[in-house]
Amino acid sequence: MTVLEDIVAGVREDVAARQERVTLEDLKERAGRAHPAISCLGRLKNDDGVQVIAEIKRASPSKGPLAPIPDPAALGEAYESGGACAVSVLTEERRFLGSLADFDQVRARIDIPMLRKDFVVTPYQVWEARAHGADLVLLIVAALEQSVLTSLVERVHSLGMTALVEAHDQGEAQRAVDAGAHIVGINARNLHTLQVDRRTFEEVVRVLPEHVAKIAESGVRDARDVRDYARSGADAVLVGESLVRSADPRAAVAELVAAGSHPSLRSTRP
Ligand SMILES: O=C(O)c1ccccc1NCC(=O)[C@H](O)[C@H](O)COP(=O)(O)O
Repeated sequence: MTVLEDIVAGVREDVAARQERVTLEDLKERAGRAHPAISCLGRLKNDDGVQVIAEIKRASPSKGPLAPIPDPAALGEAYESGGACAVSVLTEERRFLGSLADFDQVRARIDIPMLRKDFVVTPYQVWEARAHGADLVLLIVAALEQSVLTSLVERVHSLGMTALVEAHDQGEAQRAVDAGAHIVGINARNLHTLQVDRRTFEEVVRVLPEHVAKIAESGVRDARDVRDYARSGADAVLVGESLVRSADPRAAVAELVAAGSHPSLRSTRP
């Protein structure tokens, strides 16, 4: 069993347990009362430079525990005040030690778009995302058959949210576009070895059409990595580990935002 298959198997069990407690009808009713989703494409792809999606991530399969994050809302506020374009909250419980309760705490305290970062494989999880006030939902191509991916993208968009569809190679990126994605994340972390290779972005981005927002995911350590991704055509970067490990996450985000909007990049971005 691959790491991804193992994670998804656990997620399916956890979803089944939640469905026992909260029915789909309950979720739909709660989604109807939620604040409408914020439109995200223009916020992520614009002439202001490379945007930063800042992630709340306690642990990961590749690194184990990263940071205890006792107050996710305070971290979300630090990201927002540092200039993040959006906040990603990992809600997977077993390997990333996240939760929808984390998501709720952050949602209550920030106004910028929020990404539900999980291993979404069922429409129930999409409704959950909306019921909890998500604006963006991650869908991982490698975890989904094409017909399921397409129907989940449609479900996300029909609820007013935006799908961030994640690819690891050119074939998956093409599948993301075929499924109707307007925002594609290119993840530099190989799901088999869990190693990060930042060159993945420049290889995969070539197959994406101009209108698609291109997000570079994983392994962003500092301003230099942001500048490199900018030169390769990234519209945004998604950053977890380096921010949650930082002693001053607000300043760390601000530094990445400044790097992404530096005037010297304007002439070099494709
Ligand atoms: O982070 C992992 O180890 C991981 C393992 C298996 C599947 C997904 C994984 N991470 C999810 C992510 O996409 C990252 O959290 C995100 O891109 C941020 O990465 P980083 O800045 O390197 O923490």
